[in-house]
Amino acid sequence: MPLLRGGRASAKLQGAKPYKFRSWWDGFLEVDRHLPLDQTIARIVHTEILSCAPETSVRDAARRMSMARCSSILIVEAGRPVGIWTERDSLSVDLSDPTALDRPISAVMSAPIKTIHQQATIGDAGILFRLEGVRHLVVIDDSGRATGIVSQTDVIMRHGVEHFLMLRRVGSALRRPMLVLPATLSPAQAAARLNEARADSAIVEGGTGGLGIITERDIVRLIGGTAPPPATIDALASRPLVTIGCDDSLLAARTLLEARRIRHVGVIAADGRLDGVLSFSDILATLQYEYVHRLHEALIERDEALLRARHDLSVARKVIDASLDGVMIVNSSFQVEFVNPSFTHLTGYSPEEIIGNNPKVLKSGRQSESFYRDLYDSLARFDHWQGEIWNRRKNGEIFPEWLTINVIRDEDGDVSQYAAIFSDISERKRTEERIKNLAYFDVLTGLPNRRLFIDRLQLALANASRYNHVLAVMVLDLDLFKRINDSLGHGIGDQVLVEIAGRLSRCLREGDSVARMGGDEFTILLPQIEQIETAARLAERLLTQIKQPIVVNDHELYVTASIGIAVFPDNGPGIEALIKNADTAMYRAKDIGRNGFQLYSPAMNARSFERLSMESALRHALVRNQFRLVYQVKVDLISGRMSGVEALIRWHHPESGLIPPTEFIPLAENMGVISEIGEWVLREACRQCRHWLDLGLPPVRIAVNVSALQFHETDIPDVVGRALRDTALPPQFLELELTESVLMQRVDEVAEVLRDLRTMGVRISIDDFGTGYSSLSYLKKMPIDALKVDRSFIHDIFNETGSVADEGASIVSTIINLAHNLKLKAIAEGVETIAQADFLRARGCDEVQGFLVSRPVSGEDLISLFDRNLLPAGTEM
Ligand SMILES: Nc1nc2c(ncn2[C@@H]2O[C@H](COP(=O)(O)O[C@H]3[C@@H](O)[C@H](n4cnc5c(=O)[nH]c(N)nc54)O[C@@H]3COP(=O)(O)O)[C@@H](O)[C@H]2O)c(=O)[nH]1
Repeated sequence: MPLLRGGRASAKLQGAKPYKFRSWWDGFLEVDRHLPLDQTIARIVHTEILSCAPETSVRDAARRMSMARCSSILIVEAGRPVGIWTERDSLSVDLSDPTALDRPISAVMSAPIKTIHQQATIGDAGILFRLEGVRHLVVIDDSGRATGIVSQTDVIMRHGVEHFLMLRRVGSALRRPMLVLPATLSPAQAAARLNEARADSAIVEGGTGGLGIITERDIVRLIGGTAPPPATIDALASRPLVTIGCDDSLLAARTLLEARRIRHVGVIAADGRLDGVLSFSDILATLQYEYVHRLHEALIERDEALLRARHDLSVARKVIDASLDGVMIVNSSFQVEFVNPSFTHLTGYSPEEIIGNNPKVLKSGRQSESFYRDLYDSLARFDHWQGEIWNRRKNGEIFPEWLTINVIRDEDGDVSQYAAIFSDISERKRTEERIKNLAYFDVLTGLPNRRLFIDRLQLALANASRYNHVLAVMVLDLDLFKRINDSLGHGIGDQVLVEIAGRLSRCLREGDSVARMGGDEFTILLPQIEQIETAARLAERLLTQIKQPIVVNDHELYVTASIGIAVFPDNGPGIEALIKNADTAMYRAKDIGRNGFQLYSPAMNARSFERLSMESALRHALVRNQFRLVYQVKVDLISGRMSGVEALIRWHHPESGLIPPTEFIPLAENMGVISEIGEWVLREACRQCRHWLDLGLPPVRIAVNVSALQFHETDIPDVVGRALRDTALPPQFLELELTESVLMQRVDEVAEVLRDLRTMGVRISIDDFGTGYSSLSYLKKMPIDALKVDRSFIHDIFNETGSVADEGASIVSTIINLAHNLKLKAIAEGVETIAQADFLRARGCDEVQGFLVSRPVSGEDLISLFDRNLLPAGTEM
């Protein structure tokens, strides 16, 4: 059995095409010559081993090698390789000693032999060849048995050397001087010369058939032969000598050697002389450097790749360790193999507690069997599952997580692990819940908002029309709530709204609902009532509850509300109509005095229409020049003379006639046009006052009302400054009347604005004093000049029988004293009777204003009131 037969390369070469320099390439390409270094040597190993027992004679061993055309024989004892004998060793045999050939091969073999495990890589074999300085390695299995042989030739020649061989000339590979032996030498002499020169071949010259060649293999054949050895090597030499050109490529030489199945070829120089002998081992030696270099590079590459892989692994590990997501690796037997620190943080389980356990300890019990069935089904079909799942922490707490599971498969496609990555989404869930709440609930009061109310109303309407129920919708609006906001600030206003919301909720039956529609407006749904009176009774109850005092931050507040009620089916077929009609009824309740409720009647629509058309007309009133000012005098209670005038606006509507400010000022505030109107009033009043001065009338101060909204939304000192400049009115003739509510918001800012106005020379008085929620400490801070006692207090000085009402009288006295204590003037407004004027004078009030002296009149009519005693006869001067 040939030692080198049976490998893939050899098998292909058996069918190689006849030698032709240009055609070998095709066949050559079919050979799997280029094997990567990390492939196992199994790809190139020769499994058919030529072997013999240790006692085999040298002659027999050589004969078997010769027959098998094999360069070595393995000596095996009890199945284990113990040594090797090669062609090179044959040169050491003393051919002149007839007993030398009968010695046991174990006496001349090389031992111990170098082995390599069959799982080693081609790269490993390459390293071993270099380290051990051998050309053959015996391949062994786990039990140490020889399973094949691998030669250095196999490794090098299958390692993609073609490109290199093609570029090298044959001449460059000639390493040793050629050994030339005369044909007359005996074989023993020739063997000795070969051994001495460490040559594996020699040229034989001077013989009968021209130049010939003998090689180590001829010596082996001689040893193993049965015929007596020839007298000279002339008969032993192979002829004719196969040759190749010195300038041919090594690749061509290799192809030639393989095609002829020879291992030596003569090299012919350019001048036709024989230049040397090129052997297969010369080609190998040439490749040696290249091979070692490549091997070195490959090893460096492998080390770098290993380093890179280690680095990548360590980076991946760092990323996993630092990840905020929990990571858990579970093996195919459902045992936890790995968890990262976030896993421990999120679940409470340390690696020691969870590794080796089944991950079902995390189960919350919230998920159904079908949920898990779907999950495993997805893993089986798509190697992946992602979704939301409830799990349990070690402390028993259940939490929602966003979980991704990926199946990890091995090279054979079997499931090796499951990688689970999850994050705690409790916060996200809470946010979602909050968003849902924001969408359907009012943030301040926690009541349903408009959207939820509409949803509920829609549902209730569907039920009511299906089962012929009567349904009621109420719209509830707090009366004068703006005053609380304006005077005490929005913080207190908010607390009032929360309290009202609670009171409303507590009044309702189960199934009824209350919603906050925005601002101070609430709606109530009674989805099923027996009769309209039920809604009316509830409205009364609500009003009673609302008007109970509310204590907020030491303030005792009294709030009332107006309620409108519309019922289905009488007052509207659907949502829009019902709410609109309840709204109209609510406005009606306000119009007729507030703190009450109204059931909707179609006649109310006319009123609602009126409101709309008034809004539209008000928008155009200024440009259409429909506003006028009237003036009401203030009188000094000591002299009886005019001490000032107050400018009051009137709207001359082309169709509706004169509209009082109580009707359109709140509307203008709501519509956002109050500042424009206010500026017009200011300029017109200044213009009028300047006109009186120009007429030579005694100088008089003119007071202008500034609404709280106008004060806060415009730069009042700037507006006033421009008005004074444009009309050339000296500032000391202007007074601004502000309500208490102005003083109660943004106190420091307001005080600064007032100081600016005072610095300009403008006077400030507080209008309607006593109706708001002024705090004395604030009042002290404010640069003001006068307090105007609200006319409701003046009205209450006397009772219906004309005698002094203790409470009313003392309130007025207190306000007058307060003003004087703060070094302010006290002015009484709404004075209608001589008794009131006398009372006020007796209490030290400085000035009065009211119908007793004069109703508001036009600027022209006012001229007649200048420079005379205006107090009617009968008042005690
Ligand atoms: N922001 C602005 N507000 C203004 C302006 N003009 C008026 N107003 C405010 O409108 C409210 C009602 O004003 P009006 O209908 O003009 O009534 C004033 C007087 O006519 C009325 N008055 C005067 N004397 C008597 C009386 O003896 N009895 C009685 N029943 N009413 C009387 O009082 C009103 C003046 O009040 P006041 O301003 O508080 O001094 C009113 O609040 C006006 O402030 C404006 O241009 N801008």
